Amino acid sequence: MEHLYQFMQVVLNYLRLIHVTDFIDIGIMAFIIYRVIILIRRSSSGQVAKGVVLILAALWLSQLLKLNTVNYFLGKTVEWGVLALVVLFQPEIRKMLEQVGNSRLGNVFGKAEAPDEIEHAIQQTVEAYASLSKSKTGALMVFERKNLFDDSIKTGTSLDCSVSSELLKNLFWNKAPLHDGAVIVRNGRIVGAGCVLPLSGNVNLSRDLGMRHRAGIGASEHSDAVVAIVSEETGSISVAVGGMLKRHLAPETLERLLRNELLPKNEEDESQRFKLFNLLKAMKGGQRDGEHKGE
Ligand SMILES: Nc1ncnc2c1ncn2[C@@H]1O[C@H](COP(=O)(O)OP(=O)(O)OP(=O)(O)O)[C@@H](O)[C@H]1O
Repeated sequence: MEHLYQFMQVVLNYLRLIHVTDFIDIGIMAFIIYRVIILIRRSSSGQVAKGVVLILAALWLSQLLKLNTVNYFLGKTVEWGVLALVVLFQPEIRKMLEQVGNSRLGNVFGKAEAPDEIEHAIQQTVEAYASLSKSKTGALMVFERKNLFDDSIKTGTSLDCSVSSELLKNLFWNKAPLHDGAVIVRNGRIVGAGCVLPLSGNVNLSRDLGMRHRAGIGASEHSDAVVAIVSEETGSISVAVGGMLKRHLAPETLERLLRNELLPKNEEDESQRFKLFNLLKAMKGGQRDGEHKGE
């Protein structure tokens, strides 16, 4: 009993040491670590991050094992490495500082979503796709969700404009300079055009699917994005989600699908969507030829 009392006393003494500034301190550190993780996830700096972790681990180990020369060498590497990292990641650091400057307090820890803008983007996309499908004009659009396509945007032209049917028709017109590649939409706004996407690694895809569809499926395999495609050959509209392709969609079905995927109504809908997604994945596993069936 006395031990318990002493223990409680120690805990209480510690609690008395905690001040409001400690919470602010922890909050700021959590924010910095969060932004660094996001930065690493968005860019291709994962390998560099692994290298840094390895060097730090080696430094700690050399100190533990008293390998003085190795420790000295690694210590100097870390000292100069900090400078090298700042130079190496100058564009990313600049972008992060810009984002911190631009973000509103409420959006700091989450992605700012603009349902009205997304709704508008869906309407305009459906209108454009109906017309592009009729004229058999190829189109490829990526609607980002949690995973960002910053690396793909770097391969094309970065933009910041709202989605309009006329603009999409112009972008995908086969004589327009940006018609090759994908248009990327983030939070209902076009953030890139003429972007190169990762191709699908699925060797069982139907042979009648061209590179546009393979890129669309690839993007959906590598991320949680929703990809809408118009075939240049047939004018057929398709949507890829999680590596699954739904083909031969009518504009109304496209609209319903985009709404379901991009505008989740409430948590119940979310869980339904998750169940449907898992079901589709299970079906995909069961399909022997890997063909992505349409509706
Ligand atoms: N990796 C990629 N990322 C983005 N877009 C791509 C990629 N590869 C190809 N494309 C797009 O696909 C177009 C060429 O594809 P392809 O010639 O196979 O089209 P297609 O025969 O009309 O096929 P589809 O029926 O899939 O439209 C390119 O003009 C380009 O716009």
